Amino acid sequence: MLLARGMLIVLSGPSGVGKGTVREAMLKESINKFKYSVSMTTRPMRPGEKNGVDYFFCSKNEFEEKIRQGEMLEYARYVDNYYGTPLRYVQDTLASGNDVFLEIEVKGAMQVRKKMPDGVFIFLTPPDLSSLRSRITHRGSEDSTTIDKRMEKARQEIKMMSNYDYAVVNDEVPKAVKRIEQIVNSEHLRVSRVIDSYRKMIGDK
Ligand SMILES: Nc1nc2c(ncn2[C@@H]2O[C@H](COP(=O)(O)OP(=O)(O)O)[C@@H](O)[C@H]2O)c(=O)[nH]1
Ligand SMILES: Nc1ncnc2c1ncn2[C@@H]1O[C@H](COP(=O)(O)OP(=O)(O)O)[C@@H](O)[C@H]1O
Repeated sequence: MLLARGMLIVLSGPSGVGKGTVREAMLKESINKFKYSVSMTTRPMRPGEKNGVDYFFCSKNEFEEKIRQGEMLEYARYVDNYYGTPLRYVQDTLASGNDVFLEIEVKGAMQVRKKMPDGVFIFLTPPDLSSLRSRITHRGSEDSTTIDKRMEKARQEIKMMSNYDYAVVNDEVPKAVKRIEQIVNSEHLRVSRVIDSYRKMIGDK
């Protein structure tokens, strides 16, 4: 059996574009078995969210302590709160041969890109900005000032798309899921990923 290291998949995109929705659909439906890395955040819990499932919710002090201890793969401040990826889970899961799925904003994704350049970086885009605003508004989790802040942030984030490997339009969730699956499947076949498994067999050092 070929025991390969797992692949890191990073999904970013503006607030409200549908990252959470697409991620959930992928984890449920995909034939690829991803392990979702649960992030840590200082933002308040939304109704229906669960600690340890949607996020690890913590205080600002606790978060800053994790940063000091070097326990975060990356972190960023986003609209007045900290968000970050615990390092240990990502390391252990990749080492056990499973793919890891991160859903994070752009500044964090760029930190990951520096540390783990062989990850696959995917940017999820809205069909246009007005559908983005209506998705955030319909979700109903933010007041109008926060929505304005998130729309401004979205414009800045979309500018960062050029730092990603792939852009996927989330016009309809099942289509976006399919596009991401195609990307992941092709990335698994990159010779640079496969070749290590063959080196021993062919006696190449
Ligand atoms: N850098 C970084 N960003 C994160 C992390 N977890 C979530 N985010 C991003 O933080 C932003 C705000 O997340 P959230 O408050 O849950 O709002 P929502 O994604 O718009 O529903 C989104 O762009 C998330 O993708 C993380 O661990 N690190
Ligand atoms: N393709 C889509 N078409 C229409 N609405 C969508 C689509 N994808 C997601 N949504 C809706 O948009 C809102 C924001 O989605 P969410 O997954 O919370 O976004 P994000 O995690 O990027 O902030 C939710 O109400 C969700 O049901």
